[in-house]
Amino acid sequence: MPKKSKRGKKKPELNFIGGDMYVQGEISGLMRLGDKFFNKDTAFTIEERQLLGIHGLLPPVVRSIEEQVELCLMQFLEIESDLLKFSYMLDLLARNERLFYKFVATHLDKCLPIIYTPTVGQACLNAPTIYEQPVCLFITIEDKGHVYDVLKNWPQQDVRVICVTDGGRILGLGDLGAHGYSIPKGKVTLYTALGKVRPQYCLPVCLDVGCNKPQIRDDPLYMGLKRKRPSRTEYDEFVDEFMEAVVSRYGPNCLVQFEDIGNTDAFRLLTRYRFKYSMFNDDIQGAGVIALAGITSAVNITNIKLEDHRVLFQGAGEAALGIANLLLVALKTEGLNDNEARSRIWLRDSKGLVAYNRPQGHLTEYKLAFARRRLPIEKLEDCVREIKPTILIGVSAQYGAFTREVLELMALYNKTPVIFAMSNPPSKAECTAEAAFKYTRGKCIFASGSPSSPIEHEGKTYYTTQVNSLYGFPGVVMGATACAIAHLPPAVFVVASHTISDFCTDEDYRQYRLLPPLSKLCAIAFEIACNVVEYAYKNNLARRKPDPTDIRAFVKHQMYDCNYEPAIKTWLEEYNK
Ligand SMILES: NC(=O)C1=CN([C@@H]2O[C@H](COP(=O)(O)OP(=O)(O)OC[C@H]3O[C@@H](n4cnc5c(N)ncnc54)[C@H](OP(=O)(O)O)[C@@H]3O)[C@@H](O)[C@H]2O)C=CC1
Ligand SMILES: CC(=O)C(=O)O
Ligand SMILES: [Mg+2]
Repeated sequence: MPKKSKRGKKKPELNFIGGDMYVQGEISGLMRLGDKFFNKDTAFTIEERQLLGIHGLLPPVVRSIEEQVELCLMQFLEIESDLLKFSYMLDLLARNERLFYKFVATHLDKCLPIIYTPTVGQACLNAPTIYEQPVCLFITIEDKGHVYDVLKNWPQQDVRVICVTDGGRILGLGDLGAHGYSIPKGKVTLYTALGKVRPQYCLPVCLDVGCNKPQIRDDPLYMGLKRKRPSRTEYDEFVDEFMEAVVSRYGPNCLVQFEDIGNTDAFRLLTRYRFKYSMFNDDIQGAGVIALAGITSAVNITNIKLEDHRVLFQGAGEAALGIANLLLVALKTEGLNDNEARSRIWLRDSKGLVAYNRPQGHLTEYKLAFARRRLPIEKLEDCVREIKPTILIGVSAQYGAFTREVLELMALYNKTPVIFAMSNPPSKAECTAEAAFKYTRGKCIFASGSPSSPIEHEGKTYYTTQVNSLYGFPGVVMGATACAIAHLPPAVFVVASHTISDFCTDEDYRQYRLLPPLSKLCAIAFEIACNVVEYAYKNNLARRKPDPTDIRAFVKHQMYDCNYEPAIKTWLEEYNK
């Protein structure tokens, strides 16, 4: 009986003829071409094609992976619609995994806006028309009691990181239920493309607990469970079962990234799990990492010390509180006490300024920690007039909330106002780059959650920055999985944020760019990973033993290489695992 590998396939028989090795058995040439892990398309050499029995199944040309990447680019650029480009990328990933990652790594600037924000948001809104192949594991609330069995159906056994959503708050688009599955898929793709986590270690999960938006749920094309979200108790029991099943199936070292979960569930789950499991919430903690890096650059550009800035948040949800809490850590590191640090931060939610004695709008414990003792202020314009913020951060998913008046006031009070419109996708951004530069008369430093091009205003070019958690989480995931971190304390996110800041150059600052260019994302992820590993070993949080003597080599050794290997070698190594 041929031995079964971990991938559940039968080990091929090997024969040696005249010193040459070839593979025979039940694995056909077509199967070799049809497996995304092994497939090289036209990069199979003639010798490999003969040895593997696929000679004749490909055109005679033999291409290098670099040539294949350039062909991919030609095909990609031919496609006009972003959504079709998204489908093209999914198809490429399903056909030839290494070529996909090589293409993304080579053309990050073109691929990121497609596989990640903003197109991934469009993909969620059009989920039924683009879903073709399994890209994510769906576990529904009806699987309660059997979650482990569903997890077992995922073909990879050595999963080291899971990105999970329940579709509750997909970007700023709200509750999309099961149609949010492309978000964890997009995030795990970046674990590999940027963080170089091996793709077989990554699992995207959509927990389908229903959807509270009737217009989504009642659409005949809706792909999820046609029911409302469950009670809090039922929800918690289900997610608890999921976390326990993850540990049973993949061990306690498996990292779980929570993504785009609705506000109250997100905070509750983070509080419940943060010291029990290896987990984090990207919308809370990841938003903090990148915004703090952006603020650090703003401090350097404006020459105003951090403690002298006044930061007003439009939005008091996951991202706002994640950023505010990390900012507190930074302010305290500068020597401020807790009260002094909090006094630099103001939050405004859907009911107005977060203040103790306002007549409406329940304050959660998380908001209360930043509530002001003062008369309520409702409108954003009035908050700006009263507070005169130096930095205005939009994380409310309210398109156009930074009105002309708000932006003009920011320019009135500041020599260099700092404007972050972090909400995604662009249809939910607080303002556009055009509006920011126009109404501040070119004075501002501008950043947005989704990419935006440089702006020409009155004959001058103004640069923008994409302030998005994608700068942080791939490196955090690589580092955390490399050393098998037990849990992720706030210091890990401070480490990640500082690492990003260290990549900024004087030239970036001269151009009012708050973050390094996207072309440095892989290098940044590597440094974050090394620094997270170092932190984890120093603080007894790393479970992988023994401690590495050379951390950079330790991380490098675990990184995914998207270049092809000789087919026979890859084949045998995989089957012998
Ligand atoms: N660029 C990046 O890296 C990231 C961007 N984001 C983006 O940030 C946005 C918010 O995400 P998240 O914080 O997780 O969402 P939440 O739902 O947790 O928070 C949204 C917040 O916006 C507030 N809000 C809603 N309407 C208004 C209004 N008219 N005026 C003022 N505040 C309002 C809500 O108020 P109330 O509390 O009263 O309901 C709530 O506090 C999304 O678009 C998301 O895509 C998120 C994470 C990272
Ligand atoms: C960036 C991100 O995670 C979000 O917008 O939700
Ligand atoms: Mg998110």
